Amino acid sequence: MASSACTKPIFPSSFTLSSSSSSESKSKLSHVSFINTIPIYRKLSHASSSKRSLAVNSVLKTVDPTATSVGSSKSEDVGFLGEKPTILVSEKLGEAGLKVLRSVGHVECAYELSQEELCTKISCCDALIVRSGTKVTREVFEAGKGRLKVVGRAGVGIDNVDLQAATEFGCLVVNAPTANTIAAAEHGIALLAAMARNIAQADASTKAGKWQRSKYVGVSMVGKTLAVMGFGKVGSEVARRAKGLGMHVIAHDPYAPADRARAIGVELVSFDQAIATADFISLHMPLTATTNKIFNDDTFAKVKKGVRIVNVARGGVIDEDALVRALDNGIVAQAALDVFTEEPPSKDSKLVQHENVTVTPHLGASTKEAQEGVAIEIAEAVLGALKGELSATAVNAPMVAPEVLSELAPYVVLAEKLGRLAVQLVSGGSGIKSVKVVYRSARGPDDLDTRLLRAMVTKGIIEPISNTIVNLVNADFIAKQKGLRISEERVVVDSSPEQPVDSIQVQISSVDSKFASAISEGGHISIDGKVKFGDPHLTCVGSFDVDVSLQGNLILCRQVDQPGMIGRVGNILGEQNVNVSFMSVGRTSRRKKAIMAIGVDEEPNKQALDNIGAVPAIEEFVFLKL
Ligand SMILES: NC(=O)C1=CN([C@@H]2O[C@H](COP(=O)(O)OP(=O)(O)OC[C@H]3O[C@@H](n4cnc5c(N)ncnc54)[C@H](O)[C@@H]3O)[C@@H](O)[C@H]2O)C=CC1
Ligand SMILES: O=C(O)C(=O)COP(=O)(O)O
Repeated sequence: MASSACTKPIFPSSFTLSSSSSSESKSKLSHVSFINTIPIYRKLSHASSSKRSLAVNSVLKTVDPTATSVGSSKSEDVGFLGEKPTILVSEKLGEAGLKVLRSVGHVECAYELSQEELCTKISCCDALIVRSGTKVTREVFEAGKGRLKVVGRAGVGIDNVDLQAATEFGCLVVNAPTANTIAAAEHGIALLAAMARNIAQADASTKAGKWQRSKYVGVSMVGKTLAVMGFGKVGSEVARRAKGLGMHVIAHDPYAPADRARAIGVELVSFDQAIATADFISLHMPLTATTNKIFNDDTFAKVKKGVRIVNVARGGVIDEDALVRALDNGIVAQAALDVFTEEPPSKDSKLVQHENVTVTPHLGASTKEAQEGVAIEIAEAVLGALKGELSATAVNAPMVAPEVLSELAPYVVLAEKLGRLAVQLVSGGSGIKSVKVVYRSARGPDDLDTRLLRAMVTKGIIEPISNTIVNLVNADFIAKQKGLRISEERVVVDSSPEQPVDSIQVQISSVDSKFASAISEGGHISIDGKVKFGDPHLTCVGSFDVDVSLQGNLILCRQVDQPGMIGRVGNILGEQNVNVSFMSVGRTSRRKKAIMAIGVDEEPNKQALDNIGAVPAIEEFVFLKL
C-alpha cells in the first residue's frame, strides 16, 4: 500500500523575489513564476544546465531570501535551494534519466500502482514521470493539488494524460517528443516486413514442429503503394525507409506541409484517396477526438480489398471490432499491431488471436537507445519545469523561446503589477467582466509574443480577488471560468524596436472605481506602465500622468494642486513610521486637480490613512498593495 507520509513541499507558498542585483529596490520586486513553482535558484552546475538557461533563470527566478535548506534533503549547486523536489516515476525509465533526476531530487520509482495508490503517492510529489501505461486522470491532479507542478511523459503520446484537468490545476505537462522517433519508425518497418512475410506465424509454426512452406507464402513490398497516415516525425521516417525498400509512398496528413513531403518524394493525398489506393497502410497520427476510431466499418468499406495495415500509433484510432470484421471477410488481408485500445488487451481478444494479425506489446519506443534518450529528454524537461523554466516541450502551455523570455522578463513583472493595481481600483460590488490590455510597441505583431504578458495581467487581476493560483498554464482557463474576457490590442508606436514593449495599458470596463480619478475619458479604469531602467513604473492613472516605481505599496491621492501637499502627507506617514520611497505628482493643469502617487515601504496603519483622508485638499485617496 502506498505510504501517505509527506515531506514538506519544496517550495514555500509565499515569497518575494531578490535578483542578483544588490539594490534595495530590486530586492523588493515581486515574483515571476510561470508554473506554480517558486523556484529557489542558487547556481546551476548540472550537466544539462546551459549558459542559456542560467541567463534565463537569473532574470526570471524567484528567490526566497529567507529560505533555508532543511536537513539531509538539502540540494545544493544544482539549481534548487531548500528541500529537494520529490519525483515519482511510475514506469520503467532509462537509467541515464534516473541519474539526472537523482542528482537533484528524491526519486521514487513505484511501478504498476493502482489509481488509488497513485493518488495517495502523488499528494506528496512535485513531479510525476510516466510512459504510456499510467493513466493520469483528473483524480490524480485533484490528489496532487497544491503540490504537483509537472507531469513528464517519457515519450510522445499524451493521450493517457487528462490535459484539461492538468491545465485547470495549473500543472504543466511536458513530453519527450523526439528521442523515440527512429525506434517507432523502425518498429513500423519491422512490423510491415514481418507481416508481409508471415514471420511471426511461421516462427510459431516452425517452433511447434511444423514445416509449412506453402502456407506462409508472403507478398512483396517493392513497387507496392504504402499510405502513411500522419506525416509527422515517425510517419516521415517510415516513409523514408519504405522508399528505400522500393515502395511507392503516399501520405495523408491535413496539417503537414506539402514541401516537406515533396522533399522526401512523397505525395500528400486526401484520406479517401490514400485508403482507396494503398496496398499497405501505416498509421502514425495521434489519438485525438478526431482520429478516435477513424478506421471503422465505413472506412474499411472504402479500402482496396486485401489491404495490409500496420498500427504503431494508438490502438484507439482503429475500431477494433470493425477491424476483426474486415479481417474475417478478407477486406483487410493482414494487420500488424503494436498498440491496442486497451493495454494490455484481454487474453481472449479476437483481434490479438486472429491468425492474420501480428502483434507486439507496445514496443515501438522500446530500444535501449530510445529509452535512454527519452529518459534524459524528460528528466531535463521536468527539472527545468521545476526550476520555473518554460519547457520547449510543454504540451499545455505556450512554448516561449528562452531569448524571448529573457527579453520579456521585466515586462512580465510590469504586466502582473498593472493587473494587480487595476483590480484594486475596482470598487467592492463591481463584478469584473471585461479587461483590455493595450501594448504600445515599435515592433510588428509577429515580433511580439504577448501570451506571457496577457497571462501575467490575468494573474495580477485574479489572484487578489480569489484564492486561485494563476500561472501561464491555467491563466486563460481560469479567466474563462470566472467569466472574465481579456482582450488585447496592439498599437504600433514610434519608439525603439530594441525594446519589445514601449508601454502596457490595462483597462477594466463597466465597473465603478473606488478612486474615481482612475476612470479615463473612455469611462473605464485605465492604468499605464513602462519599464524604466529594468524596473516597472506606473506612468498613467486615468487621465493623469505620473511616474512612480512599482515597488513596495502605493498610495494614490487626488487633490487640489497647491503647495505643501507632499510635505503634509509625507509628515503624516513619517509620524506613523512609514517610509516613503517615491513620490510623483501628475496634474491636469496648474492649481487644478493633481494626482499624487506615493510609494511606501510599509503598509500604513488606519490612523495614517485616516489622517491623509482628513487633509482638506485631498478629495480622494486609495491604498494599493503591489
Ligand atoms: N508505438 C509506440 O511505442 C510509439 C507510438 N508513437 C505514436 O506515434 C504517433 C506519431 O508520433 P510522432 O510522429 O512523434 O508525432 P507527430 O506529432 O510528429 O506526428 C503526428 C502527425 O499526425 C498528424 N495528424 C494529426 N491529425 C491527423 C489526422 N486526422 N489525419 C492524419 N494525420 C493527422 C499531425 O499533423 C502530425 O503531423 C503518436 O500517436 C505517438 O503516440 C510514437 C512513438 C512510439
Ligand atoms: O511515445 C509514445 O507515444 C509511445 O507510445 C511510447 O510508449 P512507451 O513510452 O513505450 O510506453
